[in-house]
Amino acid sequence: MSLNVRIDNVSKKYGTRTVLDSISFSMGDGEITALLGPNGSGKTTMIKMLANIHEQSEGTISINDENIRDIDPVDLAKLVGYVPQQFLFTPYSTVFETVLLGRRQYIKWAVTEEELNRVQNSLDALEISHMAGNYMDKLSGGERQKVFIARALAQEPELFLLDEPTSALDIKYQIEVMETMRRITKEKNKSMIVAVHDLNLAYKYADKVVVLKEGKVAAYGNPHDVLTPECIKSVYGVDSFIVENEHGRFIMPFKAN
Ligand SMILES: Nc1ncnc2c1ncn2[C@@H]1O[C@H](COP(=O)(O)OP(=O)(O)OP(=O)(O)O)[C@@H](O)[C@H]1O
Repeated sequence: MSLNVRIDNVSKKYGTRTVLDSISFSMGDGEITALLGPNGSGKTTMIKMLANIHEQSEGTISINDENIRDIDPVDLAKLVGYVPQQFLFTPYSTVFETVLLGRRQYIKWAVTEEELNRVQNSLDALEISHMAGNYMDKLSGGERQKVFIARALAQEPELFLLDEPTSALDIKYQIEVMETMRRITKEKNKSMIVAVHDLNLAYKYADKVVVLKEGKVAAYGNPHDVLTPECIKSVYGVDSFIVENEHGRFIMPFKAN
């Protein structure tokens, strides 16, 4: 399925305070867009509007030319797989049940063999099948994060919305999760919008970056063109330099005296 996501002049106010101001960007099939920006710059707010959890105050968000506000919730659940920054879960449900429920809160008929396979494949992709029967409240923060990524995978959506999906993961799993998500996005022609703090993850895995500063788009485009020391200085107020070697291109931030 072909997917086109458009964010046109979207603003969001909480009360009288504007936290996002005239945001516009778009993305197509197989694209990974990283949302970057300092704490409080509006990344989670943007993702929640894309997941149709918060309503924008102005502007439109459309998927395949249809306003997401007009898309039936059952259809939207098939289109969008959302991994929140903070997870809500039922403590006495198992990992397997939690991953299965991602889709089944919208679909109320008997579990099919295909659904069970989809759950198992997602658990395998995140290397957590050995914990399928474990209770959610007995997992570590990083293990829970992997369960919720597996849940989004099991939904087989067209668009993944991931809000800081690697924040609780050790460096090995940060790389593995991003590799897995990138592989699935590219192989299956899905799209992904991911909020991250790690500029190097954005550098390595995103096709485009949207850099937010105080609710506005400070920079937008290819990460290699956009994430320059000048941009990082103006958005985060820290100095940085770029290292390039056979493993790739890396941003090294530091605080100048
Ligand atoms: N429900 C809410 N009511 C009022 N203000 C809110 C609400 N949610 C977020 N905000 C404010 O909106 C601004 C943007 O918050 P948001 O969570 O989108 O930022 P963020 O870029 O995701 O931050 P972080 O990197 O710290 O997760 C912040 O100043 C925050 O205090």
